Amino acid sequence: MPRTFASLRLRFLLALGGVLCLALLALVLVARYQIMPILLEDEEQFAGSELDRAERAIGSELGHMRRVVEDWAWWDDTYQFVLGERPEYVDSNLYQSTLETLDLKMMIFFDAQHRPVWVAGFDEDGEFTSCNGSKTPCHWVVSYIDAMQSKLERQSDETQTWLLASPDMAMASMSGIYRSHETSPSAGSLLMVRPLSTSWIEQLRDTTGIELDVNSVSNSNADANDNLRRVSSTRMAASRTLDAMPDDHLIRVDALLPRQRYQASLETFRFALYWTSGVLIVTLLIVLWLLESIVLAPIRQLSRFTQRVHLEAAPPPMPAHLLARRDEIGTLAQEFRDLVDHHYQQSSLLLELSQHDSLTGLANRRLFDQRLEQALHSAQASGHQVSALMIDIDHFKLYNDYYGHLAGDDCLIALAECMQQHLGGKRILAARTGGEEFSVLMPDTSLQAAMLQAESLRLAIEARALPHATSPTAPHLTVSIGVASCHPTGLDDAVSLMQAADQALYRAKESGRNRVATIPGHRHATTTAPSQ
Ligand SMILES: Nc1nc2c(ncn2[C@@H]2O[C@H](COP(=O)(O)OP(=O)(O)OP(=O)(O)O)[C@@H](O)[C@H]2O)c(=O)[nH]1
Repeated sequence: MPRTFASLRLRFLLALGGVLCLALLALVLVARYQIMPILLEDEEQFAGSELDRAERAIGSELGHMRRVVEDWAWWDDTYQFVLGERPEYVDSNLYQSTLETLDLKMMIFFDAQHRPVWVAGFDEDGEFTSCNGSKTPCHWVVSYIDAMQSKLERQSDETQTWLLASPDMAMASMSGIYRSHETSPSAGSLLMVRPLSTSWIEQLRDTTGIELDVNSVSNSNADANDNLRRVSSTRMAASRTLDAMPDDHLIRVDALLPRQRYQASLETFRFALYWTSGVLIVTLLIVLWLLESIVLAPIRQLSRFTQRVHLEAAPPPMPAHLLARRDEIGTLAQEFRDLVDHHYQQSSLLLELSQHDSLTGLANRRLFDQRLEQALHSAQASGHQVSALMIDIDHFKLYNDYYGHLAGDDCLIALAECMQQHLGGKRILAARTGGEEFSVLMPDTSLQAAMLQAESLRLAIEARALPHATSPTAPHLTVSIGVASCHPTGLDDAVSLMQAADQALYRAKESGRNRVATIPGHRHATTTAPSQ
C-alpha cells in the first residue's frame, strides 16, 4: 500500500466519505424511484380533478340549457303554436333579443312528424332570421336539421342535452313539447342550440378559474383517456375528450394547469434532501474530528514518543495528558512508558556492568580506553596536554600469598577508594585496567602536574598504612606509578601514551618500587620523580 494511503486519517476519511456518498446515492435513488413517482401521480390526480371540474362546469351549463328548453317546451303557448293554433306566438316571443338574452344560436320547433315548424336564429353571417321551416331564408339551418334527424327518430320523453362538434361547436338541448299542467301527447320537439363561443369559453375560464380552451377534434385524432403533457417546470397541459355530435367528432377540453403542488412538494423534498445532506456532512466532519482528537492525534504522539526513544539517550517524558487519560489509550501510554523505563533501566545496568569493574566499582579498561580517545580528541581542539598514570601494587603476589586472595580483594577495594577520594578532579578517571593494575586518565594536565598528583596519590596510599608483612619494600602496602604525557599536536596516540606510562611504571619498579617515574626519553617527559 502506498505510504499516502497508509495514513489512518486518510483511510477513515475515505471510508466515511464512501459511506456518505452511498447515503447520498441512496437518497437520490429513493427520490428518483419512490418520491418522484408519487409526486407525478399526485400531479396526475390533480390534473384529473381539474378536468373533472371543467367537465362539471360544462355539465352545469348543459343542465341550465335543459331547464331553459323545458321552460319553453312545457308551455301551453308553445304547444298550441306547434299545432298551428297560435300564429302570434312568433311575433310575441321569437325575436332577436329573446335569443340574445338566452345566449342561443337558434331555436327549432318540430312537429310530431319531426318536420321543422319554425326556425329562429342567427345565420352564418350573424344575421337574425326567423322563418317557417327550413325554407329560404333559413336554408343555413339545414345541416343542423339533418344532424338532428337521428336524434329525433330516437326521441324519448326525456329531455336530452349534448355537445355539438360540427358544424360549429355548440351545446344543444331538445325536449318534447307538452302542455304545462296536464298530461298530453307530445305535440313536437323544441331544439335549442347555444354556441360555444369565445365569450362562453372566457366565462367558463372565469367560473372554473382554469386556463382552458375547448376545441372540436375528429374522433380518429383524439385520445380516449385524459392526456397529460408537462410543458415546463411550472406548467402542464391536460386534455380530456367529451362525447359530441356528430359521432365522428369529439369536443376536447384543453387545460393549461400550474404545477404548484408538484413544485411545492419538490421544494419540500429538496429542502429535506439538502438538510439531510448537510446533517450527514456535518456528522461526518464531527466523527472525523472526534476520531482525530480522541484516537489519531494520541496515536501520533505515541509514535513521536517512540521515535524519540530511539534517538535520545535518556528516556523522553511521555505527554502528561496521555498518561492522565483513563481509557485504552491512557492505559497503553502508561504501559508503554513503564516498558520504556524498564528498558532504560536494563540498558543502564548493562552499560554500567560493561564499563565498570565489579570488584572495585572503578571504570574498567573499556571505559578507560573510550575516555582516553575522547580526551585526546578534545585535546586536539584545545591544545592541552593529556597525561596518564599506570599504578601497580608492589609485591601483590606476596600479599595474596600471605593474607589470602579475599584479603587481596579487600586490599584492591581499599586502594580504589583511596584513589577515588584522592583524585577528586571531575574529569580525572581512575580505572582498574588489570588484575592489580590501575590506570588514571588526566585530561588537560601537564606532565609536571600529573607527576605531582601521582606523587601525592602514592603518599596517600602509603599513609593508609595497609600492612604488607612480606613486602621487601616496606611493611605496609606501597604502589609504583608510571607517568606519561602527550601533546595532541605530537604524533602520540592512546597506545603510545599508555606504552610510555607502562615503561615509566617499569622504570619505577626497576628503580626500587614505591615511587613515581617517567621516561626521560619520551618527547614530553621532563623529569623522573623518584620517591623517598
Ligand atoms: N586477590 C586478588 N589478587 C589478584 C587479582 N588479580 C590479580 N591478582 C594477583 O596479583 C598478583 C600479581 O603478581 P605479579 O604479577 O607477580 O606482581 P607482584 O607480585 O605485584 O610483583 P611486582 O608487581 O613485581 O611488584 C598475582 O598473584 C595475582 O594472582 C584479584 O582480582 N584479586
